[in-house]
Amino acid sequence: MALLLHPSLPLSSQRFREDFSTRCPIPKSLVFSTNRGRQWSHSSKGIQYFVINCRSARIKESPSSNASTLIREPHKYFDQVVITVRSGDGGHGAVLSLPNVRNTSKSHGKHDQEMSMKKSSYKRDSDGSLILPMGGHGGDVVIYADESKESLLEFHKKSRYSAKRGGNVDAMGTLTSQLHDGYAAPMLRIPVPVGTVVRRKRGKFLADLARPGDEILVARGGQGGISLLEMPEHKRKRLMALSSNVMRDESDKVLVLGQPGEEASLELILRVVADVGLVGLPNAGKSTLLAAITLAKPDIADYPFTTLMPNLGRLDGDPTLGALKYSSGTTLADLPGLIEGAHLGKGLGRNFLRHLRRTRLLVHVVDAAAEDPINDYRTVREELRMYNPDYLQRPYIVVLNKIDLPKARDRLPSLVQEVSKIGCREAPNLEMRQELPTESKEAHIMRQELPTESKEAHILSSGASNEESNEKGIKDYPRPLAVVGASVLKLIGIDEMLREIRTALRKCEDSEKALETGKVQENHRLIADTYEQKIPKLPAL
Ligand SMILES: Nc1nc2c(ncn2[C@@H]2O[C@H](COP(=O)(O)OP(=O)(O)OP(=O)(O)O)[C@@H](O)[C@H]2O)c(=O)[nH]1
Repeated sequence: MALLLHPSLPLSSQRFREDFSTRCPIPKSLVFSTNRGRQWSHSSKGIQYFVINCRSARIKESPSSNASTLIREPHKYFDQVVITVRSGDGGHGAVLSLPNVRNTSKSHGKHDQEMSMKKSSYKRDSDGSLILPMGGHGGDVVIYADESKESLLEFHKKSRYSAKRGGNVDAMGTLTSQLHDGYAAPMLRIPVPVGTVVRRKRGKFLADLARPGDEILVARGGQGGISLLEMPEHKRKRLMALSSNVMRDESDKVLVLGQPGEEASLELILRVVADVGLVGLPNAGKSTLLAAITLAKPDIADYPFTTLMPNLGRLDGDPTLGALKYSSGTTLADLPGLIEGAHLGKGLGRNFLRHLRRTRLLVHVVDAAAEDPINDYRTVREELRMYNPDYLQRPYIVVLNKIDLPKARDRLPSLVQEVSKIGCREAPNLEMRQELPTESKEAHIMRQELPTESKEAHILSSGASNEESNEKGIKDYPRPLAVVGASVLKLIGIDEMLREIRTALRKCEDSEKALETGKVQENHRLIADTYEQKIPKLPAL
């Protein structure tokens, strides 16, 4: 929030203080900062700046004071940003005259002039016509996926990117053999995290930069202007045989100007790429789980929403697969806690729900020592269903956490039983990951030029099949692949949990491979069928 104050306002005056304090009730934790980043508390006297950014940071030490705390929530935007890019204008060409025309026209005949031009060392085409220098090409703007980038936060500080313009033809008005084209401006390459989707602001899908090195040209640099030869009218016709770039009249001068670059407003949306997505209510222990089994160092605290950005961790490969495959690790994403109503934008949840799209397995973390763990579990399933019913088709396991606490330990057997029974026996859709993250649905949605994530979510959950799924409850979706009790803090039951995660992942991989092979075979069959149709059947002898 920024308060704009009129420069003439005596800020230290009583009136200001009264106006300000009556019109803007502010919490104690409010900090004023100028647009240059300096800060004052609101009791400071003699504030002399005109733009005051009001922000209040999350206060880790006082979790209870959440209601009165103003939060600017930069974390909400780490994964979404609008930037403006501009490619460079093309450099200008030049209007040139032949050097010896004026000096020699009196002393030599027309024939001599043409001969001298023909003999000169000007650049020529294969047909002998003169090549005149051109203005340099303006710089293109390219966005590419860079593994070293983790979030889109930096684009909030700098949201405008302009490539350089091409160089002009450096001429003094006379054609010489030393004239060069204007220099072509370098391409401006903007790195973004792997998994960034690029689309026009409120519009067309442009690219899904899902792999390192994927790139897209988002603004093409302007073309350089051409150069023209200026000639007195009576000599023009003859010269036109030597060069096509002869200026016919003043209006031709427009061709000398470089083309302007393109400007585009782009929306960048980061979708975390991870094999496993950890979901659960705030405080369930997701970050602790991630820290227990990977080298990730997420924030852990005993109050909700410690996780403001998805944390990624890498799990070592499966040792049972042997040396060759052991090194192939799995990425886990710890998503901020979901709360009831997250799909409507409550809490931090909805912003992060889309990150589940690229995961192949979900791990539900439930605080088994909570008041009503079954209800908590249902709440999260329900939120996922409301956001996108397809998420409930995805394979998942449930970790009943905190079994080091007596309350959780005692009820573990009954909890396992109850959770295992929620859902139908139908096998989860192991092909989910291939259906969702690829261009198909996403591109389809974006091509419909939908502005907001909410619509996107809506569309994902609309359509004929999804109408049915809206009628379905969480009981109609597949049961978990496994339910395990663990204490991720005290490292109890970790081995079993890891075993279940790896087994589930292996199943996903196997089914993906099977699907891939099926697709290839189907393709071969189609090709064979087409081929057969083309070959006329010979009558039997
Ligand atoms: N006793 C016990 N406490 C745990 C266990 N796992 C996590 N905790 C505690 O539970 C609290 C919340 O843990 P986090 O890992 O931050 O929970 P989270 O689900 O990531 O929370 P959000 O970031 O809000 O989504 C912390 O105080 C942890 O120390 C466990 O197995 N046993």
